[in-house]
Amino acid sequence: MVSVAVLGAAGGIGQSLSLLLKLNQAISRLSLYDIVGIPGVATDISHINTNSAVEYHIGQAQLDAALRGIDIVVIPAGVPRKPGMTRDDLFNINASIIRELIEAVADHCPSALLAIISNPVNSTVPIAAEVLKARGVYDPRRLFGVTTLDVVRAARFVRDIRPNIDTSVYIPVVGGHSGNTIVPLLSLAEPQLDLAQEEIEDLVHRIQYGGDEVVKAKNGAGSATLSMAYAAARFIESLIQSFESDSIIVEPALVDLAADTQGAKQIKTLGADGLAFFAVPVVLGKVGIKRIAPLRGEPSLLERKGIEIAAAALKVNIDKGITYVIKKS
Ligand SMILES: NC(=O)C1=CN([C@@H]2O[C@H](COP(=O)(O)OP(=O)(O)OC[C@H]3O[C@@H](n4cnc5c(N)ncnc54)[C@H](O)[C@@H]3O)[C@@H](O)[C@H]2O)C=CC1
Ligand SMILES: O=C([O-])CC(=O)C(=O)O
Repeated sequence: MVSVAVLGAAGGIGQSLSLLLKLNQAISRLSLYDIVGIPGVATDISHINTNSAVEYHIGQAQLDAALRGIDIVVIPAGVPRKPGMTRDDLFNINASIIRELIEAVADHCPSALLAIISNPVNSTVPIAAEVLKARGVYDPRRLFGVTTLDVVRAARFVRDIRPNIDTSVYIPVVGGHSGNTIVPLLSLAEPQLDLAQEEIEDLVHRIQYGGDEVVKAKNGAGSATLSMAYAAARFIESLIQSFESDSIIVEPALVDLAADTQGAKQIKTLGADGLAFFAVPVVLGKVGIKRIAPLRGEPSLLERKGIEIAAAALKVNIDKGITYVIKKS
């Protein structure tokens, strides 16, 4: 039985994600934390007749109680985009939120698995790593930036143009989680796709800017929450399964490549050399990342070019996150 904490549980993603996690019978303790609004959300969810006991904690003074004894911490705390903003525009507010929350994780549940949803993921994950390093409790195998939504979108968008493709189609997406740092590898889809060049270009663009589609449609009321909650619940379910079974469970995530230096070699030779973090499919195990899953085949020329472009932009985002923590300490 597993204990999960959601930090930012009263928000758009947090509420839907908490509901989906309440339906997961493998979870025995669901700890919901926010700085506002959490008593109502948690009390409501707690009436659902599934295994987990729901508890709530409000405000920084209760963060220790929210985290003590927790196996998996998932963080959707922070502000979302409005039309016209990039994810990087969220940096100033969300960087300090992530820093504060990860400091508490380091103090109260340092061996928990950590799944970070808050944007800009390309920077918040390096921030988390630096904070954990500064407190002497960093294990790169336990830290994940949640990029599942990119893979979920890729699989759905391809079906929008090829309705007969099975829902289990898998399209690897590597790089980061913003605009051109998102690199879908359509040429490595399983099963293989038969797409015209124009369809490939349109699909790549749609997957890269899927988040903007939602931001525009919500017209000032935020960004993706329901599809993100679905994606995060799937990711947490995979983490839980990896605790409990020996079968091979693969999920994409933005990870520290130091988690598997051997496995990172293939990724680096594709144009990601010099990068500490990259979104890749990873094999999950009992302590988090077991290894980086090798890509099954060579990406196309266009995709290799995409990886190079992504790497340059991602490096700027990573360095910004690292510098933020170093400057503050
Ligand atoms: N990784 C991904 O694929 C995606 C990431 N996101 C990101 O997720 C984040 C959350 O989005 P929404 O749920 O739509 O936002 P929201 O504004 O609806 O909810 C955010 C929640 O965080 C809480 N919060 C703020 N400061 C906090 C703190 N110090 N400690 C704990 N909780 C705190 C707020 O009270 C609020 O309940 C945003 O940064 C958004 O950009 C959104 C969609 C996809
Ligand atoms: O677009 C945003 O700001 C939220 C997000 O990360 C996504 O939907 O992929």
